[in-house]
Amino acid sequence: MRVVVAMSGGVDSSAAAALLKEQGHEVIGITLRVWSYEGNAKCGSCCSPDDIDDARAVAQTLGIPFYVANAEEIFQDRVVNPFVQSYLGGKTPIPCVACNRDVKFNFLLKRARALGARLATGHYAQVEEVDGRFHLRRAADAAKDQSYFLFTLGQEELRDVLFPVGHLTKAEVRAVAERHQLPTTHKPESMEICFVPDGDYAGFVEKVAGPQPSGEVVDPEGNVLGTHNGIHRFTVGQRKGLNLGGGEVRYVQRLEPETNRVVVGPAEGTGRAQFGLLQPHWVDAPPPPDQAVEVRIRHRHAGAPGRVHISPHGLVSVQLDAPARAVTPGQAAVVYDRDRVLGGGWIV
Ligand SMILES: Nc1ncnc2c1ncn2[C@@H]1O[C@H](COP(=O)(O)OP(=O)(O)OP(=O)(O)O)[C@@H](O)[C@H]1O
Repeated sequence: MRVVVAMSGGVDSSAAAALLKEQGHEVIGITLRVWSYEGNAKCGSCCSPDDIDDARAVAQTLGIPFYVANAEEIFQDRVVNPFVQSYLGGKTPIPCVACNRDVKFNFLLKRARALGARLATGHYAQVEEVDGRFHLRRAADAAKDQSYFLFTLGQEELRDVLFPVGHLTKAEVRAVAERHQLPTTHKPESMEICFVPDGDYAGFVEKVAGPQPSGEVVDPEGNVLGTHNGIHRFTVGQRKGLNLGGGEVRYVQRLEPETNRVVVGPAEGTGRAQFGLLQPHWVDAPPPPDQAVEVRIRHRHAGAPGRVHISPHGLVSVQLDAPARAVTPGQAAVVYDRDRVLGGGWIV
């Protein structure tokens, strides 16, 4: 079969291309140029000029055709702008989900289909066909699992999507790259959001949206405890950077964009057992109300038992068995049945 491999210049998608080639498929490498990097910014996963060169070198080693597609406009529109707006609105965004949904598994998938091909990525996740329906599953390597970032995929996408490294450990992936002598074999992991390689999200927001107004830091009763220099600098559960001097340890409980206030208090106040899900999406069908599920409220969350409730008007909420710490608006809540992703939505 013909397969387009989304090549980031990292080792995972390099190995994905190598595996598909080994299996005898007709492999085409495509790198998306999503962002113009200033100066010598190093970026591990979303394609600085260095990464594009790495992807090209891998394609050359494997002897597969290679193309660079310009996706800067859609990336700006669907990923970067909403990221900034989300921070300004007192939320903590997770742009990789939007990038997967709108850029990789929409923009790029359409191009792959136009070439009569399926689309493969180096994501650590698994797709399984069961009775004609497609299940999205966690990766075999729990430490690398990226299924959380893929909950917006549906049947329409999954039938044409391959995750060739999803059943492997990272060590096995590097061994595949080594076997093919790929130039990316020893490339380090990227940890940060790709368009903010230095991890300074607040600085990025200010660069795009300008300086942000200062406001009050208050306790849950509304008593003013101090001032802050922009709510985009805070997230629920945050303890550091509150500048409140000594005294009891306080955590951000919530952000109030309407009043530009940061509400702080004891850790218990960051916990919630019940929350709404915005733009809910189901990989196949939503879980019935009596089904016990596991809900991950952020990427590095182990998951908490709970249930999904859907009102007669279609409003979706999650009820956890016990309150979870730092339930953060803007992050995704992803619903699992054991290792199967059922779907999810944005925490409100
Ligand atoms: N700029 C890009 N162009 C094409 N595909 C990309 C690009 N960025 C990421 N991808 C695809 O999305 C997958 C997951 O991206 P992520 O940023 O999580 O990279 P990763 O886990 O570090 O993988 P890799 O080692 O391949 O970079 C990549 O394996 C690759 O298939």
